[in-house]
Amino acid sequence: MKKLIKGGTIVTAADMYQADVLIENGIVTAIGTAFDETGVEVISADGLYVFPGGIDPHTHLDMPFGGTTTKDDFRTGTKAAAFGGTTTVIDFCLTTKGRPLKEAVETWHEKARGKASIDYSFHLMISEINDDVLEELPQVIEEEGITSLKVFMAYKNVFQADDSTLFRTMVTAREHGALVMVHAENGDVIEYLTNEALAAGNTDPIYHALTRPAELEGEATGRAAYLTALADSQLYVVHVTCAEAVKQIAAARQKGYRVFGETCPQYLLLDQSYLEKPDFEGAKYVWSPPLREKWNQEELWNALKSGQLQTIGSDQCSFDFKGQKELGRGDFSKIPNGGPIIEDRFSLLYSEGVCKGRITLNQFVDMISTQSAKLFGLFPKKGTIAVGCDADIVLFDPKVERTISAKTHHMAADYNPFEGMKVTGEPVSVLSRGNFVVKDKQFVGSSGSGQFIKRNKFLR
Ligand SMILES: NC(=O)NCCC(=O)O
Ligand SMILES: [Zn+2]
Ligand SMILES: [Zn+2]
Repeated sequence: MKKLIKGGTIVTAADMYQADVLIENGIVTAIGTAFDETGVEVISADGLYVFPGGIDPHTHLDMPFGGTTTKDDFRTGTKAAAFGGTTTVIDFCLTTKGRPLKEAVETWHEKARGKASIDYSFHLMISEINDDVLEELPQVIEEEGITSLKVFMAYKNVFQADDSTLFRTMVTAREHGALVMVHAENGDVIEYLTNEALAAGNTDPIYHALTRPAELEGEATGRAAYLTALADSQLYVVHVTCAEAVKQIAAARQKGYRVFGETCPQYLLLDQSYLEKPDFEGAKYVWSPPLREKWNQEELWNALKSGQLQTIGSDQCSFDFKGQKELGRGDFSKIPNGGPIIEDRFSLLYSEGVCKGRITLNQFVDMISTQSAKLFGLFPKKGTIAVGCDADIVLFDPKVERTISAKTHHMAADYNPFEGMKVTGEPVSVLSRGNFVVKDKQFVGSSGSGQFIKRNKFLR
């Protein structure tokens, strides 16, 4: 049956206007007014914004990490994402040295299949470059539509790749139309500082931040940018946290390098002092790179506003406080890194960004959806509302107020890092390819209805 979203205000990265949206077979087929409503399901959007569905370019669902596995999997994670206004996630597929890439991709398909209630895609982690990888990689990019490759410059002896691997990934990405993503921190120096701190008996969560100073993020970001230029490739820096890294990205872009950056709500809104909370509560705020001194937040907002940073990812990587974060009691280096953010990414950016006058409504849509669609080969199928697009749509009440809490969130993790924070604005209903996933704040989707999306190559 056709659906008509009627009476709302459509907001895209470029426009804002009152019109109705006609949906047929999961696709937007017309935008206008005075449609014939015979045989059409009419959905009232009076007083609501009609946004393109959020695209979260950075999630870790069902991921083994830090001696445990993330609490949210594709079932709970995508359901929570939908409640929060996100209709597509791009998750990181981990690979194992010496094993075929396709085996890793199949493992990730198995994790998502039958569980995801919204659409999804994968980035592929590159941990080594050898003849086997070079033979397989073009097929993964072209046949699987996995057009972004992730290299970790940190997590020594776990995920970290060396500069040779990074550079050869960049060259391969240029040849085959992929976007290289980096976690930019100097893992070798972090290892040294961590060992020093632990040897001195400094084991509390705050030492996680103190052993990963901003200089090490700035240095790795600059190094990755220079290598990108040398390889004539393209780079996306994930979870940018600080002025040092922003400076490197802005300088690279000024030189005309193809360098892009993402930040996350936690870096815009929380700071290093949270790691000093008593009773080991600081462990809830352990991310890598770490939360920074508060003054960095304004630098990040300014970088978003001025276009030096393009996207907002959640870096969803959730662990319970009880039993998981607690693995690091007595040794901060054993605290699993990450937190539950997938559900609140959209509302936090709207409330703290738009409502507080830091960004415009169009910029909000650009950062939460459109830019990720463009950079990761989903546009114009996703990332906007126009004739021919997937009907991934969020009906958003801009006035309602609510308080974030683990008691009411839909993520599986037992805490919320934004507990008690009041936000303005909330998704009321969310459609994925024309089907309700959330209707009047109730989940009506089904696990397994989300589709794997093959993505286009990076457009230079
Ligand atoms: N960011 C973080 O602390 N956890 C997830 C893994 C990563 O993105 O580095
Ligand atoms: Zn990372
Ligand atoms: Zn991450």
